[in-house]
Amino acid sequence: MSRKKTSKSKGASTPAASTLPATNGPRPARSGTARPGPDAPPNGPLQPGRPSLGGGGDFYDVAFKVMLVGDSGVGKTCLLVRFKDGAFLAGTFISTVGIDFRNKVLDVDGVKVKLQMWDTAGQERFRSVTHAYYRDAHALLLLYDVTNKASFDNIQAWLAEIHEYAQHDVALMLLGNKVDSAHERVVKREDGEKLAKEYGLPFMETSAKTGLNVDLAFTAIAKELKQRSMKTPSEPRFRLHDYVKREGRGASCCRP
Ligand SMILES: Nc1nc2c(ncn2[C@@H]2O[C@H](COP(=O)(O)OP(=O)(O)OP(=O)(O)O)[C@@H](O)[C@H]2O)c(=O)[nH]1
Ligand SMILES: [Mg+2]
Repeated sequence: MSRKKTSKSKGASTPAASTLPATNGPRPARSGTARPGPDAPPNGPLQPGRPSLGGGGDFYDVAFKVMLVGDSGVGKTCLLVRFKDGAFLAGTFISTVGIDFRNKVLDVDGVKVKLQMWDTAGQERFRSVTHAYYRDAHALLLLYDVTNKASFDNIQAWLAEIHEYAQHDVALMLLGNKVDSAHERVVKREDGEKLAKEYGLPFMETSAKTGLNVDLAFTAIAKELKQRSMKTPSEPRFRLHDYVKREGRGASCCRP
């Protein structure tokens, strides 16, 4: 297996028309993310074992694309920043424009797994931009906000969209974010669990603010994708559902 290098570049696409109902009003745009930069990765699949990006960075063995989707304001960018940089973006909410990406290389059982993580705009007006990226995603993290009922109610519409645009075997996980906001919670954990069970999805509650279950969500996806691409006959099958159930922490526990 060859060693590759990652880029730390960022990219984006132009806004376009939408297909799903908006759940949040217009917001200020995150500057500098509206058009693809010179280092933007191609909108094609990252083939495990093939270099896809130029530039310096960490070595890796296999690479996968992971997309974060869900309504505007549910915390996709914050979750990504928490995972990538270990920080929380508090203060003014700056809505993502089009699409943005970040890379991180994880060590999964001795294998360097590069996750190229696509942070999509939840706003309705960018929806057709993100449609173009679904096809190449190996995994999708579908988020709702436990303090926003509409974002939970929209999960079924998101699943319909995923069904229409993503690969049929895409790895998918449902995340209920912002569980640190206990007083504002309007979506019970059991409701998330019930919906996840209905659709056969692994489920966790997370907090980009405290870091609860954030690393776990990305690590679980990395393990699943690595297993799918490199499984040897002797290796026991990795079960994403079981892993997430076993390792996930409850919202009452505020340790990252
Ligand atoms: N309390 C709390 N606030 C959060 C959490 N995650 C995000 N937020 C806040 O929620 C707001 C929206 O977060 P973003 O990450 O920008 O939301 P987004 O899903 O990327 O939104 P779009 O880019 O418009 O799709 C910001 O004000 C964040 O500070 C969390 O886990 N807990
Ligand atoms: Mg965002």
